[in-house]
Amino acid sequence: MVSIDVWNASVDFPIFDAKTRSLKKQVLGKVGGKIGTETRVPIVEALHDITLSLREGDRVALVGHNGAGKSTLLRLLAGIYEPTRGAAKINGKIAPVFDLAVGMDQEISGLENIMIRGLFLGMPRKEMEKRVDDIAEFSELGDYLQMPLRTYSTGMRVRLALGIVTSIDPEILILDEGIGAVDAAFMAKARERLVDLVKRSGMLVFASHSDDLLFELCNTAIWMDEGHMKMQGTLREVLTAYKGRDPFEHMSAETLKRIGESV
Ligand SMILES: Nc1ncnc2c1ncn2[C@@H]1O[C@H](COP(=O)(O)OP(=O)(O)OP(=O)(O)O)[C@@H](O)[C@H]1O
Repeated sequence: MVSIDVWNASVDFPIFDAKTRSLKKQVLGKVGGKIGTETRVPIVEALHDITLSLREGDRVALVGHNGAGKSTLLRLLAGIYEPTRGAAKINGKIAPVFDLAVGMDQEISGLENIMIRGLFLGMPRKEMEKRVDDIAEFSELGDYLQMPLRTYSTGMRVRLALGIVTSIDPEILILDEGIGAVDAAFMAKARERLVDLVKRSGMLVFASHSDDLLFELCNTAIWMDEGHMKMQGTLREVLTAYKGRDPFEHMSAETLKRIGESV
């Protein structure tokens, strides 16, 4: 069984190369993080006293303003950051997808990238070999798959990366919103694969500013604010509190139908 438990965890970033006063002046009030200046080195308190328990089947959305701590929390849950205070325990293999471009090598071919990226995301080589054709078909890259990645356009890279990411079988899938930022036409095609991917994964934590995508992939949510967990509940409850209105009010009938809600 996969699980993530976090107890009273905080994550601080010491800023070694900043002049305390000017940094504080520039940043305070503009973004969500808090900067402490009691110490000689200024510290950004990106996460403060987080306690959280996630279990198999959980599909959790992270919402909140820029700088609220969503990406830092994702990295804590992925085991990439250790808590500065408190503790975190992760049971299960993590597939972290923070940026579609990360882990892709410019100098090797698309096909080779499929293998390398798949292994990096925790897939056995044999399984990845079986999925190459499916990824090639989805990405519609044809002969380009034999070419080095540096010859691809941005859109072509996204197609390949999305094809790979949606082909894996993750125990714990940690997604940052970059994945929602691909071109709309291709996203429509990728949507179904993304929904299937989430169904296959044991657990999902997804940070995004796109309500539609959140409703399609998640059922519960956490609202992050200035490094704190401000609210935890159903996705609709949390988004209503965060945005000050019911998210369903502004959704098209088509979207509501897709996410399984009636008008
Ligand atoms: N490596 C770092 N070094 C210093 N400060 C950092 C670092 N990473 C994040 N922070 C700070 O921690 C706070 C939380 O940032 P985080 O990236 O987690 O926010 P976010 O909610 O993901 O924002 P966004 O929606 O803009 O992506 C911010 O104040 C940010 O400036």
